[in-house]
Amino acid sequence: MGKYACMLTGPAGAGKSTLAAALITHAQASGRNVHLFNLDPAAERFEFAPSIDIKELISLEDVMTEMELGPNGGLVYCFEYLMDNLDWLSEQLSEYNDDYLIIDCPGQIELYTHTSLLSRFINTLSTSFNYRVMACYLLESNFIDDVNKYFAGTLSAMSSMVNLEVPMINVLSKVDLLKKGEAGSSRHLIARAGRTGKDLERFLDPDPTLILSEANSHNPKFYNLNKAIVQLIEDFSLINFHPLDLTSEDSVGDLLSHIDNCMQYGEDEEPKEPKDMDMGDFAEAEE
Ligand SMILES: Nc1nc2c(ncn2[C@@H]2O[C@H](COP(=O)(O)OP(=O)(O)OP(=O)(O)O)[C@@H](O)[C@H]2O)c(=O)[nH]1
Ligand SMILES: [Mg+2]
Repeated sequence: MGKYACMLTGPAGAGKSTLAAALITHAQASGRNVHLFNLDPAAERFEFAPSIDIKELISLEDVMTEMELGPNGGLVYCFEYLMDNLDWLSEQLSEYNDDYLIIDCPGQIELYTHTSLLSRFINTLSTSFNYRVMACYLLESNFIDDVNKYFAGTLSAMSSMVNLEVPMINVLSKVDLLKKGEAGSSRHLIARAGRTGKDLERFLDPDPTLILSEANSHNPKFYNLNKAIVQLIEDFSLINFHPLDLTSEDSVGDLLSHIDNCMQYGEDEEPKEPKDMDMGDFAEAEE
């Protein structure tokens, strides 16, 4: 079996740690060996005890106290320290050679958009440790509440895709809140586009004309900017969102299948040779 790593990325509070626990529960229920790697040096509590934890190497709290750094400078220090201590990483990873890692990342958006820290880490995982790596970029469902937030969220997702240089699935998290109508003042972007919550799917793979007309009615002064952003979203045809409803086991399973496909999970498994099958298998096949 190959080695697989799924990075859970996205802004603070997007639901990365909650999703990590849901994916692991789901995978373990189907008998898979999936482990949590906590890459957030500030994480405080876990639903699942991580198998690998950056806090055993360095914690943000200690760095901030000892180095007198703020939270962002401290995080940069922690990642640089990790990259200077690859022996530690190697030792930790060696215990899970044939396993599938879910890597829960910190929520500082700078990590994904304008520093090379996470891309260096990913590069090390894939080139030095031979992992197949992909990332999920989570955005909360209230990002489709308002066209300005939608632009900001979509641009941050694009920026991460370009910066991290790995296959990426954009996930719209906390869709259960949309269903309850709690994701902010409303679903007015969907409603004004003549849609209902039921055909949310169409919005997740957005129609540029409708988004542009919505943006122009919000910000008529920025007509050219709106047009340029919508054009960018259209050209970047990879931007669509996978809805995630953690209250539904099917939704978690569906996302896990997408993640598996993205990394071609299982492709390295040896096909079962007829001699490996016992007579019972043949009897079943003949029934
Ligand atoms: N309703 C709802 N709440 C959720 C969902 N996922 C996460 N939450 C809540 O959102 C809050 C933040 O969730 P976390 O999983 O800690 O988010 P995170 O992205 O790991 O946050 P950071 O580690 O701070 O970046 C918590 O209060 C969760 O209970 C979801 O699918 N639906
Ligand atoms: Mg978290």
